Amino acid sequence: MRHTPSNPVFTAIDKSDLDLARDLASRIAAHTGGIKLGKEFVTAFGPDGVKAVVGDHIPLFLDLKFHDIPNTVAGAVRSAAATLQPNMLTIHASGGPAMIRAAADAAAEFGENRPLILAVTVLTSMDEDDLRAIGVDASPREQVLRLARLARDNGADGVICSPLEIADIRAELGPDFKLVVPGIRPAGSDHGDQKRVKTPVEALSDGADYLVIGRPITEAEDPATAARTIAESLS
Ligand SMILES: O=C(O)c1cc(=O)[nH]c(=O)n1[C@@H]1O[C@H](COP(=O)(O)O)[C@@H](O)[C@H]1O
Repeated sequence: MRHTPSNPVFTAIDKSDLDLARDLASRIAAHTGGIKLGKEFVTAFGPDGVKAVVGDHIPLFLDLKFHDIPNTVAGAVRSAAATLQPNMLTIHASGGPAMIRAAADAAAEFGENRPLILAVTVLTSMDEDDLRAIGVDASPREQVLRLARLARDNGADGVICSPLEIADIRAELGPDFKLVVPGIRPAGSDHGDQKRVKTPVEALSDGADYLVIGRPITEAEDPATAARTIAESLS
């Protein structure tokens, strides 16, 4: 695994232009803890594109949100860990106990180079109405806690959750369970499609381990300054 960053921010580079992604990464590298690459980028450019952006040293959060039968997810985790050595990768907690366990066991095969397995709970773009629309009769808070418990009980290292659920999960699942938090918006910035948001300082003081921040950095007029300003606000 790449080194563990001291800056808690992973910048999400959600781009389908390789040169732009590479340029952004080199401009912000000194001011971000790591880089998150996900479906948009990896589908376009594959593992070689990922390597072109993060090189050997930038901590990598590989966000492909695996959700499939256990055997397929275990294979995907092995392929990702062997090919790209990410610090962390994502699965959907709603894939269920056997799928979460299969992902955790596959990651464990990589010993000290294993990626952290983070389970996505309820997407930060979803609210209670969205949950109801997919047949879940619970508040986002209740559903996130249920899925976080399920993730912990089946060997995941932590969860992705919105800033509004950090304190509850931390209180219930203890200090070692990793909380990785998107839906972060510096004061005054555009919320876009995110519905459950807090500022970087609020999220860290509530107990987040890592923050995932995309557009407030990547769409800023000067991404390096935006990343540096956020990092300074947290130090
Ligand atoms: O897994 C994620 O990282 C994730 C989970 C979630 O519930 N909500 C969420 O926004 N994300 C990711 O976090 C990033 C947020 O980007 P911005 O909204 O641009 O800051 C995107 O790359 C999303 O894919």
